[in-house]
Amino acid sequence: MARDLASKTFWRPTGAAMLVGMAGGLAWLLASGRLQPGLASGVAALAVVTVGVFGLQQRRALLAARRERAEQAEKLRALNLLDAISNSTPDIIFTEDLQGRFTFVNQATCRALGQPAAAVLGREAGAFFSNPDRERIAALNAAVIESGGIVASEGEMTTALGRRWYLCTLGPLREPDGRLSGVFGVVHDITERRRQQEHQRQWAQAFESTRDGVIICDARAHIESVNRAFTEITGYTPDDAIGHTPALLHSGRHDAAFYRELWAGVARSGHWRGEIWNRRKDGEIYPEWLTISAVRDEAGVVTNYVGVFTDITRVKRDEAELQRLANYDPLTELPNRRLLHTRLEHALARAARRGGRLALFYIDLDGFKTVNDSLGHPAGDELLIGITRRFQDRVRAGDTLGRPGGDEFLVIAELLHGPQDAAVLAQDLLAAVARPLALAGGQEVYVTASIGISIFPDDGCSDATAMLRDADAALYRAKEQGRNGFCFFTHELNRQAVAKLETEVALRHALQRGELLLHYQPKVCAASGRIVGAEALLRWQRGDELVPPGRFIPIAEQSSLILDIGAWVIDEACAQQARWQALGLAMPRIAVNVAARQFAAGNLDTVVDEALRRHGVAASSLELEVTESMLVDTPAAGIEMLGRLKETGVRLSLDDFGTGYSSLAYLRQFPIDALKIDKSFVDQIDAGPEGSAIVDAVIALAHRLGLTVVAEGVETAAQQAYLRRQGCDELQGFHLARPMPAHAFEALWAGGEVAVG
Ligand SMILES: Nc1nc2c(ncn2[C@@H]2O[C@H](COP(=O)(O)O[C@H]3[C@@H](O)[C@H](n4cnc5c(=O)[nH]c(N)nc54)O[C@@H]3COP(=O)(O)O)[C@@H](O)[C@H]2O)c(=O)[nH]1
Repeated sequence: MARDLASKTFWRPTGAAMLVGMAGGLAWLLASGRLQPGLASGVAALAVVTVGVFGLQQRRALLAARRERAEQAEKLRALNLLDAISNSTPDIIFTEDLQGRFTFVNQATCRALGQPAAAVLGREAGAFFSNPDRERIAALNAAVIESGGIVASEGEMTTALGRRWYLCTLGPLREPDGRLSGVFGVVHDITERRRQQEHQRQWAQAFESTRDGVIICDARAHIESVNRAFTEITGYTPDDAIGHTPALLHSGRHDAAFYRELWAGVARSGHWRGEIWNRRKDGEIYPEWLTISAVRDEAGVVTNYVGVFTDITRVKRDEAELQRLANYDPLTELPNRRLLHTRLEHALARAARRGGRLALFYIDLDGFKTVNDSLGHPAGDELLIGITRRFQDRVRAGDTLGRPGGDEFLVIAELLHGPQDAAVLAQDLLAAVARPLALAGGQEVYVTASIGISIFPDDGCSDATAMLRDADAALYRAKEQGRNGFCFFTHELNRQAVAKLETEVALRHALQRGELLLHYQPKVCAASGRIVGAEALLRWQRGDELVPPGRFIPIAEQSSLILDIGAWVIDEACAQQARWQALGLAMPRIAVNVAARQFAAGNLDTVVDEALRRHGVAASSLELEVTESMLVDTPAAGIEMLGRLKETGVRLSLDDFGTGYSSLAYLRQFPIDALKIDKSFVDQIDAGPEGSAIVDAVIALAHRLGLTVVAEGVETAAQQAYLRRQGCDELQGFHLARPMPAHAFEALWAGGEVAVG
């Protein structure tokens, strides 16, 4: 350009030079003001000034415009930047005017309001919310406007995104002169954080409030924290425990191998669970149920171990108590039936392994019921405890003494030398029982025992149930043999035991199926030969076989079955009497046999009374035959029952007289009508005067007591003649007539009398 000016008389800046000049500023203006040769210097100067002034103004305007454009561009850039920033944040950012109308919203705001910016701008923020959120927003705005400062608040609000937690920070917007022009807001969604905080709070609460003890250890198993329950259970405070390893609690009850296995389990599967004995701070050892879990980070590296445990002292105690109740007899504290069974099984297995010999003693006290009934249950209990102590003194340490129930005891004993050991111990046990026992009340009681013995392997049974069954069968035999003795099991006993069981089952069905029936045997007036009555004798029609009572009554007598059968007999006898009466057969009386258990049950009078009423027969036409043995054990109770029966009006006779241990002193007190001379005495009549002596005495005694005397089992004419001569009142026996069915009896009855020799 300098070259251009020097070479030309007049220079006009070209468009390009002008732009350059404009860019050059004042330097350009001076450079363009050179004089031109053909013009007065003043004009030239003016022109230069004019041009110069014009150029200056233009230049200023240009500069201002340029600055404004730059500022606009800067503002735009800043706005774009702000826009980009505000839209890239998940935070809600907005501004409002003083009326609460949105003047700016970012995209997060639009998302939260569920509306595009165009629908939001210019509208009041409160319009997008309902109460109480709307009131909260208004209150926040008001607080900012009032305070002119920043207001922050956390709270839950419902937006288009649902019910969420927000941290709202609102502040004032000011004009350059400081005037408040609006409010800006930055709202951060803290829902996730709150959730985590809540989660942590809940965990912390659970950690502290759980009744389980919790220990958190670092990766080296050093305790980092413990909860309150830990302190309550162990007695160690956090200060006592933190920094130590859980070995602090070791009880000494587990060996090193136990702990090695425990940690190996944790390493293997990430956890270990089990029962462990630990020691409290006060030294007490207690059981706990412990779960240890390894906590790993994302890389799988163990960062912590968490131990959670429950003090199971009480559970253990309760368990032990339950075990005791389930396995021990509370009165004697001896093993009960259940535990005895288990012990017997174990003992059998041991004996089988070692080739040893084992004896099972089934002991039943004779006469215990008498003590119980006469002196009361406390006395019975005392007797059982006393006998227990005596047995305990005699049973070896390795053997088992137990009480399966009632007045029964069991002893499981190893026989070191052979079956003879069992006999020695049985005698020892019998002797222990037989000694008089003084009760606290001052009474002295005498009881004996019967013992059944089965021996393994000699008796051939190899399981506990069979061995118990065999010992029971032997016990039954011991009782049959007269009590206060013992009996070994034999295979014959076994066969009988099985048959007995089968019969009992079949007998129950027999009653239900109507297989029982009565036969009748006449009782005849010795003098006239007239039939004066009949004895009803039970029979069981088992298929084709007519089973005599001797084969099933004893079995029925061992259970309550005899009560049902006995009641049926009484009922059927009354029913038959009614049928005969209806036929016009005036049968003076029918006698029925009463079983001991039936007599002892205590309601025989009611059973009789009901049967009489049911069939409308006179009490005097029914006779009950009781035996002496029923009255021996408890004479007082027997006399009382006889009295009640007598009150019903039935006739009573004492059967099998002379065979039992009856006391003649009592005989006077029994309200009976007749005595029956047992067949065994009648049999001896044929043996001459010595043999008939008892028969003579009984007849005389009965008559002195004003009783009718009946001879049973009369099988010969000689017996019949003798008895008649001696003044015996009534006769019964095969010589006169055998027991027969009711219809046969009717035919005999129609004849009026049987042959009297
Ligand atoms: N509790 C109940 N016991 C009953 C009942 N029915 C019978 N019994 C008792 O069963 C035992 C056996 O009775 P059974 O086989 O019927 O024998 C009776 C007669 O048949 C038999 N008897 C009669 N005369 C003679 C004879 O000359 N010779 C001979 N060998 N036996 C004869 O005696 C039995 C009757 O005896 P008893 O009762 O003592 O009068 C027996 O003990 C019955 O008591 C019942 O319903 N309930």
